[in-house]
Amino acid sequence: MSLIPLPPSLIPFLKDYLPQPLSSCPHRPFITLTYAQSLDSKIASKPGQQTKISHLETKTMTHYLRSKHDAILVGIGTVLADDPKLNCRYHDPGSDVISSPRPIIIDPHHKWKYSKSQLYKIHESNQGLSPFIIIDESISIDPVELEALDHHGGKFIPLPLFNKSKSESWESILSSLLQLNLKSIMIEGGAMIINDLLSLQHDKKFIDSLIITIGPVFLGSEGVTVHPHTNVELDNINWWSGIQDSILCANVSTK
Ligand SMILES: NC(=O)c1ccc[n+]([C@@H]2O[C@H](COP(=O)([O-])OP(=O)(O)OC[C@H]3O[C@@H](n4cnc5c(N)ncnc54)[C@H](O)[C@@H]3O)[C@@H](O)[C@H]2O)c1
Ligand SMILES: Nc1nc(=O)c(N)c(NC[C@H](O)[C@H](O)[C@H](O)COP(=O)(O)O)[nH]1
Repeated sequence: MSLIPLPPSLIPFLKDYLPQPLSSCPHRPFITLTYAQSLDSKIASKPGQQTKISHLETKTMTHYLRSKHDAILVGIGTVLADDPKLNCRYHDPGSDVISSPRPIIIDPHHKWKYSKSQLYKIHESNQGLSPFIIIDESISIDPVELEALDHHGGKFIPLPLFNKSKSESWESILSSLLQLNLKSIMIEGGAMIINDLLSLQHDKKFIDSLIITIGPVFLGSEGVTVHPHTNVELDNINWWSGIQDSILCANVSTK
């Protein structure tokens, strides 16, 4: 899907929410949590069903945001449902540098076949980087997948994920990504990851910026819902409205 020119007013609107040079926390990268939802807080019409919510205008914003981060992270549920490209198709008119954020997939049980994915083809055609795939350290790696990933310059990152709390596993994931010099990560979902990170805010501050696209549609009761386990307060709130969608930018309060 080709993009359209970024609405100029989005650049100053997003500026204060973009990765800052010095992260608010020295042990993890700067984290932007961003996704698109319906008016009834759904991010897909049913489990495993990729659902178009964003207008091209805000889809272009997503790629602008990808151009400002070192990496894009999604869970295995998103990868199996959407087979996403996870590359950046926004080109800054003022620069001839093409941004290539690193795709990061959290796949603890090693379910994904990278060698059969759209992302594999994207790398083959020089349109994006190969992924870092986070698996549990107890899992043995499929040699075919290992060869495909090595060949493309990607890697498996075995971590202790099983029998760990969500807070512990996220600390381990984010500190290992910082050690790989990924200083800013755009987390795009899916629902489990969004709900977990929002719910953990009272315990551990993992989210620096929250950027939500809201589309004027109800996806109904079978939809995949964003509903953290606890209330989540926001501050530094700003709204932008475009041709069809609205965008909320905020910081997540740890109160
Ligand atoms: N509208 C949007 O912006 C948007 C964005 C992304 C995905 N989606 C939709 O969301 C759905 C997928 O969401 P989902 O909740 O099924 O899956 P998900 O992408 O959130 O992945 C969840 C899986 O990731 C792994 N995981 C996540 N965090 C982990 C942790 N801390 N430790 C260990 N393993 C961890 C687990 O295997 C878990 O089952 C799809 O329908 C997709 O289309 C929508
Ligand atoms: N911003 C946004 N608006 C949407 O309407 C929608 N369905 C997603 N979903 C996010 C999820 O991660 C998608 O699967 C990838 O964003 C696919 O896009 P790419 O192939 O990576 O360009 N994200």
